[in-house]
Amino acid sequence: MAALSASVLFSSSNFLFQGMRQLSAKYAQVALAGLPTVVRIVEVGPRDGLQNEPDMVPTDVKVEFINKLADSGLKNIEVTSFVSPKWVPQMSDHNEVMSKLGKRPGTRFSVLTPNLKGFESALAAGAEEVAIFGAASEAFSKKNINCSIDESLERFRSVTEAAMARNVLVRGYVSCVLGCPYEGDVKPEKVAEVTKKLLDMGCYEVSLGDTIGVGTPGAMKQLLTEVSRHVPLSKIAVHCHDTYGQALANILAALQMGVTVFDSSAAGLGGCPYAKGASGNVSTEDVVYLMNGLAIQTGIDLHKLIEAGHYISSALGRKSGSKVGAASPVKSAL
Ligand SMILES: CC(C)(COP(=O)([O-])OP(=O)([O-])OC[C@H]1O[C@@H](n2cnc3c(N)ncnc32)[C@H](O)[C@@H]1OP(=O)([O-])[O-])[C@@H](O)C(=O)NCCC(=O)NCCSC(=O)C[C@@](C)(O)CC(=O)[O-]
Repeated sequence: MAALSASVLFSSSNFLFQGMRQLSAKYAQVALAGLPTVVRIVEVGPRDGLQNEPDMVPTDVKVEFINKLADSGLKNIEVTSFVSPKWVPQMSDHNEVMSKLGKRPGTRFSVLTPNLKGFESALAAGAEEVAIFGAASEAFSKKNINCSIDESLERFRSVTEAAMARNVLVRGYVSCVLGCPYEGDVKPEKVAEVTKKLLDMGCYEVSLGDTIGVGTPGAMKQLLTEVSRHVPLSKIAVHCHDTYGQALANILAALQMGVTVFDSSAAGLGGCPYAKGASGNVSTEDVVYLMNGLAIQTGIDLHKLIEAGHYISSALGRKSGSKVGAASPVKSAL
């Protein structure tokens, strides 16, 4: 772990101010007809981004990272998982992360819960939102959560019932929506079926995960067309990994279809431990830059976000995986 004290150097406010001007005013903002004017970004870096890190990231680093993300204006941040520590050791400090974070008015910290046991622990730790995570591929479901899709939906039903009884919000995920590392192609009809079941059991929104980042805009549009036959796209988020460099193009395609919620990871961190070869999520900095350029509001301060991305990259001892982070006048120490 690189020394944090030497992490991110924003030497003077003057430098920051110049950088801010360059990023906000140098390039034109051009709205495109038919696109929304506001989107919501769900930051998944502290969970999806860090869950695959081989060395244990210190809890205090995670907490500092999350606080920096919240300071940038992100209102929805997925902060940890209440999963088996044998399956995902990196998330085993979930209780400490939750207690050190505490509550932050106006910001929702959500956590992953695969079953009732995870939900009860999350509740005890003070979670106000949980996410259940299923898949559209049987093989991936088995590898990731050790049960079939139908069995997973039964477990999730217990979680949503318990959550609704306690006024806890539940978000749903469907993984492998554009391809599976074990089964290859995944049918849009299967994605739509699992999505509808998650919404019917009480999820307020379902995020469609291109877990291994194989999708292209045509496939994304085909998928959303099918999904929209069964559920309104106002209930859908997209969660693109950037393995093949298609994530931003896929997000633009989803925007054009009417999706307004996007998951991303600061510094492009990430990868699922049970999806071999999958790279990180699309970087939040790149998504915010795209939205800024399209005159779409995110409520996020890009400079503070870049700072958060550099902070965690420095802590991990590597360069930011964000193109915008790397190009920005706000520099990291690396
Ligand atoms: C679901 C299980 C637990 C089933 O795992 P299992 O082994 O089948 O569970 P089990 O019910 O047989 O229990 C086995 C042991 O795990 C314990 N256990 C059982 N449940 C929990 C829990 N909640 N928290 C803590 N411990 C738990 C349980 O108490 C027992 O402990 P033991 O008696 O052996 O000491 C396991 O497969 C698991 O934890 N999987 C999590 C995998 C994971 O986190 N994957 C990454 C997240 S998904 C993702 O990244 C994709 C996404 C969301 O980002 C979207 C996308 O990109 O597509």
